Amino acid sequence: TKAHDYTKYNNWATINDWVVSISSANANLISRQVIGNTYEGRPMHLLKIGKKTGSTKPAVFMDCGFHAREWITHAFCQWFVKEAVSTYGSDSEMTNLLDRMDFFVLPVFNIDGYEYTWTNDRMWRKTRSRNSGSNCIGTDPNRNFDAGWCTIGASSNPCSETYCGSSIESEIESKNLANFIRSNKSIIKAYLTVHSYSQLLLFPYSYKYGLAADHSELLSVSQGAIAALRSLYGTKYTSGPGASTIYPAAGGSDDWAYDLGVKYSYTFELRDEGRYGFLLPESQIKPTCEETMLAVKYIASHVLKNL
Ligand SMILES: NCCCCC[C@@H](C[SeH])C(=O)O
Ligand SMILES: [Zn+2]
Ligand SMILES: [Zn+2]
Ligand SMILES: [Zn+2]
Repeated sequence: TKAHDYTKYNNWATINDWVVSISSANANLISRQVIGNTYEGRPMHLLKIGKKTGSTKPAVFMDCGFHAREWITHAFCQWFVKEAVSTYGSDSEMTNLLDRMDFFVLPVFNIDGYEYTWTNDRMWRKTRSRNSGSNCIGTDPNRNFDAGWCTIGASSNPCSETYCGSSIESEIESKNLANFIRSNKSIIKAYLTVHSYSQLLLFPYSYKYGLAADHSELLSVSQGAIAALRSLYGTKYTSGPGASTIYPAAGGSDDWAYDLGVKYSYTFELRDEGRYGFLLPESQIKPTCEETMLAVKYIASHVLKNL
């Protein structure tokens, strides 16, 4: 497999090797587990990053690569892990976060789809599961969760890019993620799911226009987070509830996590605003990841202050 490079897009084989090497090389801060396999049988590796204290710590859960073509997101999760271990001990904010919390990082949620974008179709979005009775393949995993499932902004047509699936958590990938979060919901205080593109920081709800109970706090934290992001290179984000800020979309993992009780639930839409879209040049990986680090740290620090 090709050598891993944080400033390039790495294929899954390279990422998979990286998961093993970075966790082995930083056993004091990183542990690795598999939360299940994908439809095509690839292991979904989850990294847990934080100082090992022997006792359970509150945690932030972050996933990347829900949608296969959103390559900058896979790059960000790798960048986050690298930054965490390389700035622990030097960056006071990161050190404090890792001493008192854990970060669960799922670098690639939709592995089958990601592989497919490398081998066949760079613009693939969905999973690669076979739909009975149709020649069309895949479900939109971000319409597949138990949150107003398939009521709005989703399609029951397997050929649609926003196909909600044959049932709630029909995708094994969704089931694996949901099972992990359900089993750990008492410690998971924040859920961050990283997508691209549009430069948005979204929070519940997308399955309805009604405001979340924690709307004002979620809004103010999102405003602080995008201000932190903007402080580095001036990149402008917009934040707000999904339904009114981007479009109504039921079945999302963020809405589901929020209704499960994970209060700080956010969807990131990273760079850019459409010039390159999903084909963001590798030259923008570093700046995109560095600025996004500031937003993630802002949210995590707020969570820590409000435990
Ligand atoms: N849970 C819905 C959050 C808002 C939509 C996010 C975008 C990311 Se590509 C989508 O899933 O269409
Ligand atoms: Zn997406
Ligand atoms: Zn998107
Ligand atoms: Zn850095």
